Amino acid sequence: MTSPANPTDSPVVAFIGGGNMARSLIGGMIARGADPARVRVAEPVAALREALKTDFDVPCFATAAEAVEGASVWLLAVKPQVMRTVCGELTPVAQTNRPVAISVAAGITSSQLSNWLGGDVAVVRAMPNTPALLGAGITGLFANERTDATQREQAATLLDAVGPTVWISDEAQMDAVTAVSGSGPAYVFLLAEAMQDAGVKQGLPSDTARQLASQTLLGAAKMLTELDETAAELRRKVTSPGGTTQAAIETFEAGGLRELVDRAITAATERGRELSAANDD
Ligand SMILES: NC(=O)C1=CN([C@@H]2O[C@H](COP(=O)(O)OP(=O)(O)OC[C@H]3O[C@@H](n4cnc5c(N)ncnc54)[C@H](OP(=O)(O)O)[C@@H]3O)[C@@H](O)[C@H]2O)C=CC1
Ligand SMILES: O=C(O)[C@@H]1CCC=N1
Repeated sequence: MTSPANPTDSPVVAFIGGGNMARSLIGGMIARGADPARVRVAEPVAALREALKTDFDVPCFATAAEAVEGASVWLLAVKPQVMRTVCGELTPVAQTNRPVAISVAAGITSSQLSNWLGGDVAVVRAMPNTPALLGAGITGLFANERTDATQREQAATLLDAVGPTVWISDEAQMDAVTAVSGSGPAYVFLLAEAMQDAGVKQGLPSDTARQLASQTLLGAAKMLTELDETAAELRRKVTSPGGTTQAAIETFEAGGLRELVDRAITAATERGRELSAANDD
């Protein structure tokens, strides 16, 4: 059993932004025993505040300044394009209270975040993914030099509540982490959509196609994570010579699936770099 993300002796966490990713993290934390009173959320959209309050009983505020009151851990979960403005609003309190600022924003670098918060701020970049909502996320973490051991531990404990964490020592690699696992669930959902649609085209009822595709992805993911075999070995065990799987795999290979995935992940990695560059002075 994973320990709660914020037992009573742990810091109060302020989420800045209460959208999709924050919701997944908060839901995962609460499901694993975190104290809702120690999770504060700033979210300008009233309907999202209401939903978070109703679903998780966390205190919600319209402004970041209210949410960070008493919080020594900030989790910045706004879009990269508005991060600079949001940090600017928090600069005075960041310089006074010296929190650790954990950012989940794609692309935005730790030095940009530290500078926007007034300089010399402890920053952890975290790249989780939405399966965090079910405790099945994975998070890449990078800490800047200003982050001390306690703050690193606080960041890891918070994200550990929603799935495993992996520390990255070279910040440049965070764009690749984002491209593989941050965005990755969307690739799997796209595959699920395509498998369902193709199944329906072959005559299956829609509900049946959905159940078959979803449970197949779940079962395959469990084999990948729980068995000591590579993806290639597992694939070979499904593929009988001259059988149905071979017919499908040959079609994927002939269609350039590997090259297409490589191009997609390269594009996502490059987009992370662009998001950072677009916010440089
Ligand atoms: N979605 C995902 O799977 C993942 C997302 N991320 C990262 O998480 C971050 C958030 O993404 P996501 O949750 O999808 O985006 P969302 O748009 O769903 O959530 C961001 C929320 O922040 C709100 N917001 C805007 N300005 C402020 C402010 N000044 N103070 C408080 N809240 C504010 C937005 O309101 P409004 O809509 O009114 O602007 C919005 O509701 C991004 O930086 C993204 O890169 C990282 C990993 C995975
Ligand atoms: O699409 C995005 O930019 C964000 C980052 C990773 C997942 N969603």
